[in-house]
Amino acid sequence: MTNKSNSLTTLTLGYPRIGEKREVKKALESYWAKKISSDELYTTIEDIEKSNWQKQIDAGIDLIAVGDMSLYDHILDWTVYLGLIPSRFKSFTGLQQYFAMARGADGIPALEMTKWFDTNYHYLVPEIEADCQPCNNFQGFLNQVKRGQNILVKSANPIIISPVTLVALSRYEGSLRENVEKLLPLYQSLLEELKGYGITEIQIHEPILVTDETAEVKEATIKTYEIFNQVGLAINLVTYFEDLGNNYGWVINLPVEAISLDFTRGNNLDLLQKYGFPSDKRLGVGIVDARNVWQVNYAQVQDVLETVKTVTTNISIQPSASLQFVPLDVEREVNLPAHLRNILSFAQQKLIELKMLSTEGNGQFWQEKNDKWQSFKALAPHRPGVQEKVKGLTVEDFQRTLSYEERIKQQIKLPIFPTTTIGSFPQTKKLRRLRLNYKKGELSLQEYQEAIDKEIAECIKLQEDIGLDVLVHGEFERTDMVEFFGQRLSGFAFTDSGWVQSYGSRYVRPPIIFGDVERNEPMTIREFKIAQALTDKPVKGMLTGPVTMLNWSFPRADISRKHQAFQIALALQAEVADLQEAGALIIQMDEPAFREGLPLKTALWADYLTWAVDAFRLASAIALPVTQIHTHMCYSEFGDIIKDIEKMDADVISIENSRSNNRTLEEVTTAGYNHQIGNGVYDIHSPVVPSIQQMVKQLEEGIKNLPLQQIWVNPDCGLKTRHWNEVIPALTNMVEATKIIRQQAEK
Ligand code: MET
Ligand SMILES: [Zn+2]
Repeated sequence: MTNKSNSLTTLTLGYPRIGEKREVKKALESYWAKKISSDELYTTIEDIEKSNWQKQIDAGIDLIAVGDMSLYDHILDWTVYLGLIPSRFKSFTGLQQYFAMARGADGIPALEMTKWFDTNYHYLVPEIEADCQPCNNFQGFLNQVKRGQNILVKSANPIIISPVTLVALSRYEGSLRENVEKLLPLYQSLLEELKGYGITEIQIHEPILVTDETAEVKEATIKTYEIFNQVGLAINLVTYFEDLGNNYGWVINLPVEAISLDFTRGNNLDLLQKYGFPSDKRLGVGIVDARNVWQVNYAQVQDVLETVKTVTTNISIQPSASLQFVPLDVEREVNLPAHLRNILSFAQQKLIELKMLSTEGNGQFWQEKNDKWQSFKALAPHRPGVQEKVKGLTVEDFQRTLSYEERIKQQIKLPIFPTTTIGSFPQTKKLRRLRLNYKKGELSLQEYQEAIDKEIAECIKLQEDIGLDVLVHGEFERTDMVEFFGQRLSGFAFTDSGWVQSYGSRYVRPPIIFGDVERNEPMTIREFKIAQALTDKPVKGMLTGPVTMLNWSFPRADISRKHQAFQIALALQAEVADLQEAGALIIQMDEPAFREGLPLKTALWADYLTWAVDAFRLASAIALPVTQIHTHMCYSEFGDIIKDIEKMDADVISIENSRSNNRTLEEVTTAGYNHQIGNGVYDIHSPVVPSIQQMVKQLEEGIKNLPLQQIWVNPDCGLKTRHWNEVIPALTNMVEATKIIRQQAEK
């Protein structure tokens, strides 16, 4: 499809929905605090929606996504549009119900939250109860479409989350097909309604098709599009985040007008060349990377487009997915060095790139971009020796000198069920103010450090009083576990306003890895020494692992993620060596994002796991046999990757275990994990102080299948989001519970 000016159609799949100044977060928080009305909340949302559309109009986009705004989460929106309300929320109505599902209320737990495919965005998992009667509750969506049509007229391109993807991501009983079929009449009526509005085309988001193929999904999908086709509304079937894999052959023959594929990840280009593409359909070419912050590499993109055109010329140019995964506008990053800023592309810049790619004759535009890449390359990414070091690594670099069985004999002797914490202690208002004052230059470095040291001293004293066995310094000098290290390494950049939504009202500013990573100076030694000097108990050295550093950043695009992880690992290795030198007998390297990095297709897991495990080993293998290496993985399920976790060869791993009711521990033990395990006995995400009995029970359950010598006792994550008046009684109870368990064990 070509439009009047003989250019390719451009299309968007969603725009960032948080507002330029994080207006949605602020409005939500004010609404929850009962400071603004629901009308004011909606006004905020609609203003942002309007300004997002205006930006896309100004950029000249032909088909503009409508329906991407959300108060909290788009999957929750569709759950509510379809009336899929679990019974525990039925006593609520309207917004109260919506937020109860999102955040819980009156002791009623919220819907579970989980990662949206392999992004760092989290959605709320719908629960479709067996006797659930779905019902049409589309008004909110239809109003969005009407507002869109008023402004965008023919360009309005409503986004619909497919029933197949929605059900596949839900918790449900019975078969996928049954559940999808329950929803089809509702969708059908929605499509009829949209047709009546005079909508040109809709986009149906079907990302489930990029995961491992199953007969169930295939069957439900074919059925769904058969029904949708009867409505006679043009459909663009949209997939993203990976290629269609074995689904390609049948998906391209579904009765739809257009199919959108991601050409920035996976092998859709190969599939296209191998199996062709039907001439009666438009191919949506997702070529502008919606998941990373780099400008289009024109030569590369041209290559892809040329290849695509040898198969079909009926194409549209679009981002690879919704732009919600990148920040809004790079122009605001005045504090980034110009040579870096010049080659970054956030949502606003990506719109321009789309337009430029869709028309011919923009040679000068791309020449200028190319020049900027060149001057960046000349200035920034390369640090002498770093890439060479990675290339020169040998097997020994990944290997501790002694086996686990041999080295634990040399490691620190502790009572059975050693008690410890995961690292951070409460980050109080006072502490945040302190950091801000320092950042603004109102405090000297010395004054700042003195204040931090006072916090460390109090924290050590407190842990001794409570009777913990292995202490931590408290991480008071750290804002965030990735940012803190990134700021002390070369190759990481930080934005001022580069927020992206993590979930609901929580946004994060991922660092950007732009060049070779190297440690400039020791990062944690000063605080470790201060803490260790104050106590005879062992203090843990605390680091963030290489895989987590990488997975929570925007990676660079010119070298592999594996090599980036190895570079970070080498930087951490130097820190491990220094901590050891400074007297640390225990070093913890946190990897909460380790599992998150798993590819969407299981066939690709082995590759990721191999280098991710290697990166951890590379960072930690320098540890002497006497040094005990810990790792920490919260909110992870391990069943399917336990063998790989074992290969990380940490001496102790601490896991979440309280929310999953010992399931995580069970998984780990049934798999025969024989190193030590930190049993996360209480949920730090809850303000509730766990009782002694509760934790005794947790521990008793937990040790049924496990030798006592293997178990540590700790909370399930860091305590930085909690208040001191929650932390002190909780840890006191934890230590008491441990004493009881020890007495039982001695009998
Ligand atoms: N050491 C870190 C902390 O205690 C680990 C957090 S894992 C998300 O905060
Ligand atoms: Zn954690």
